[in-house]
Amino acid sequence: MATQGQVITCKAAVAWEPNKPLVIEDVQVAPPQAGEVRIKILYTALCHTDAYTWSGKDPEGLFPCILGHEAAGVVESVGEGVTEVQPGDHVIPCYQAECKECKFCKSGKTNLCGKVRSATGVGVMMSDRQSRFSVNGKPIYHFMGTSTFSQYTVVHDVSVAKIDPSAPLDKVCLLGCGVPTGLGAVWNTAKVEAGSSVAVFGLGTVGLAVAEGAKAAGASRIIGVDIDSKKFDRAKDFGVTEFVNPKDHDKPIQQVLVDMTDGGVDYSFECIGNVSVMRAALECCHKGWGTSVIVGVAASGQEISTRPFQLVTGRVWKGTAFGGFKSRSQVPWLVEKYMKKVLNSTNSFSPAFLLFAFLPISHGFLLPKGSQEIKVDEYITHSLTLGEINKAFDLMHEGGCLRCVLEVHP
Ligand SMILES: NC(=O)c1ccc[n+]([C@@H]2O[C@H](COP(=O)([O-])OP(=O)(O)OC[C@H]3O[C@@H](n4cnc5c(N)ncnc54)[C@H](O)[C@@H]3O)[C@@H](O)[C@H]2O)c1
Ligand SMILES: N[C@@H](CCC(=O)N[C@@H](CSCO)C(=O)NCC(=O)O)C(=O)O
Ligand SMILES: [Zn+2]
Ligand SMILES: [Zn+2]
Repeated sequence: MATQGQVITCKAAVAWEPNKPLVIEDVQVAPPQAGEVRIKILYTALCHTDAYTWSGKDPEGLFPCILGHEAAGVVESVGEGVTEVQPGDHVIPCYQAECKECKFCKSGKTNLCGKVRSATGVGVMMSDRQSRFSVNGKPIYHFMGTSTFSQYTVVHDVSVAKIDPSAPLDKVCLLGCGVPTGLGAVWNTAKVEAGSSVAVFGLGTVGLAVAEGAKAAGASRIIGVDIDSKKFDRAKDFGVTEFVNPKDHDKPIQQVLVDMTDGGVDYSFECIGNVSVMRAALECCHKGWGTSVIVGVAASGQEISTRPFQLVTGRVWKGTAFGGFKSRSQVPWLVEKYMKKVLNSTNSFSPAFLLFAFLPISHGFLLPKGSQEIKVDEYITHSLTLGEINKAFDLMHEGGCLRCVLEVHP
């Protein structure tokens, strides 16, 4: 490869300061060092967590930085000792690493990994605590260990999922964050059972993926809660069966839901990042067993509260990161599930069917009946180029936008 071992100069969107428009710069990207992978990013989507860090409210936000964490691309080169991927492999960068060796990875209790988190939280690479990005000699911080708003990025090898090369990268880039987070919150974190009642607070991409996951799990009622009633029509396609707009009620929203469900829902999911709504989501759960999962990311300084009596009387409060999915092991499997949907939409019966039917077992866990396929295209409402990234951030704040995918090398 001509670029292997060389510094690559390419375009990237740099966040120089919180809340100031991103600037497309010529960025120098250093070669990967031992245990690192340089990726040519082909498509990246925007997630609300990018906007959150850009806003300056993320205690881990460092500037200048290159944001972005929901993307797909091709390996350009690898550093010494990297064995699991090679140049040309199609990959999804994973902000939640999976080293398979640390105490988190080996616990069998969590998808969090401790191997590189101390570096990714401060915008550098683990080996030398330096950045691989610079603009005219000035270092630019990494973000979430991914920094995908760049034509090339460098990530740790434990943060790369190798995927089926036939998967369309302009679609499966979404499997880097929002969609798996919602599905996994239901399947891995809450473990919703068939017949359950579910409340979803916030009907953006993450909330809709929760609804999709709950439908696949066989939930009997999926109640969508949003302050924007325009969200309701689209949400039906993702499995939401009933809608509540808190603005239409004088009572607290938790009381509205308790009244609707004979004492409360079995499961609730907060997919907004609002601590008052997190409280409501807990308190709308049924006494004795209701479980509430926090998915939304709240700003620095925000804290959750409730009467301890809510927990004493059997409600459970949980949270989820990346939906509890183990990134390197399970992102390729999510891609396969999406590809099954693509195949099925072109062939009424495919021999691949049997293979896919057994994949959940071969991957060590069982999926709810009916969840063999997952939506991805349906979450993509806009497509732009990297150069239009500021417009893409503006779109995020409009009700009609779920995910906007940027073509990084137009
Ligand atoms: N835990 C994780 O691993 C993880 C992963 C991805 C995203 N997130 C977080 O999940 C959250 C949702 O992400 P998204 O991309 O779906 O966001 P989004 O902005 O598209 O969706 C949020 C929805 O909440 C609605 N809303 C806002 N205030 C409300 C209120 N008071 N009551 C009811 N509805 C309200 C909005 O109208 C919108 O439809 C964000 O906080 C994001 O940072 C967390
Ligand atoms: N720096 C932030 C962390 C926010 C946060 O919780 N991030 C989620 C992923 S959001 C993706 O859109 C996460 O995975 N958390 C676990 C981790 O970061 O290790 C803050 O401090 O608020
Ligand atoms: Zn995200
Ligand atoms: Zn680990």
